[in-house]
Amino acid sequence: MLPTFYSEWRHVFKLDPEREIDDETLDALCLSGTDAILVGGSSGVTFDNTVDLMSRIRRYEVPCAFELSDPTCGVPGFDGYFIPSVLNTKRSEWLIGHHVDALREFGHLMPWESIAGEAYLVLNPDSTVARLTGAEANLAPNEALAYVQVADRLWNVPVLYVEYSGIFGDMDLLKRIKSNLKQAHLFYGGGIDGPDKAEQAAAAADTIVVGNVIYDNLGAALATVGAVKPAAKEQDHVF
Ligand SMILES: CC(C)=CCC/C(C)=C/CC/C(C)=C/CC/C(C)=C/CC/C(C)=C/CC/C(C)=C/CC/C(C)=C/COP(=O)(O)OP(=O)(O)O
Ligand SMILES: O=P(O)(O)OC[C@@H](O)CO
Ligand SMILES: [Mg+2]
Repeated sequence: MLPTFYSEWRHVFKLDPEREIDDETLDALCLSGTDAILVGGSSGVTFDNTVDLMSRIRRYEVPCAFELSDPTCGVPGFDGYFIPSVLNTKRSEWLIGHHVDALREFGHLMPWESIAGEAYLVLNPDSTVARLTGAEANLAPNEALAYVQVADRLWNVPVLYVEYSGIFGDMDLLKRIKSNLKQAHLFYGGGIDGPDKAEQAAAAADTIVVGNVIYDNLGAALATVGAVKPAAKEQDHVF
């Protein structure tokens, strides 16, 4: 059986271990009604800063998962793990090479029952992740859909992650991607900076990921939860 710890998630906050976050902010995020906290970043993630953040999130009941993008950061204790690969790069180490190297060393230690592969389609050429991986992010819609079909139909990836990190993406394309998917769970992340964009993205994706706005405007970040999860919105009125 493939792990499905994420299958009911509609809304996720992504926290970067490299960035400072105070206790009050973390408290608000963890009690917000979000479905999960996802820990991950494309640079500056270390074993120590990941342990530190995980142990602080672990004080709360909210599920907590880790995007493992560095083989030296295999921190145990998360509810689930994602291992990303970038589809639209010609630098094969980011698609498969680093993974093979890591598994050659750590394959015998893998908690496979709680690990899901994540196929990234990187669509913002100015993002850290695009620069790091050499992603060819300026894709025409038919090229984007071709990558999606390879991932979903040929490779049966569990999760397709449409990544616009830093900017709000093309929602028409996102809808076309969703309607092309046969089996993959669709994550969308990028530029969700308040309830309106959260609602738009959630109309197309299975799960929306809210990242940078947490650090820029906490109130707007928290408002994205209620836009996607009506139960959390009702709670807002109670307190
Ligand atoms: C406990 C446990 C699991 C133990 C197992 C032992 C172990 C350590 C096994 C390693 C297994 C393994 C296969 C590891 C992965 C190896 C690896 C290096 C794979 C490459 C991953 C990859 C494609 C990385 C590129 C970057 C990326 C896609 C990161 C994902 C997260 C992301 C995009 C965050 C956004 O970044 P951010 O910094 O926020 O960006 P902005 O600046 O734009 O905001
Ligand atoms: O930081 P933002 O732009 O919200 O993007 C979220 C996430 O997709 C980043 O990996
Ligand atoms: Mg970020």
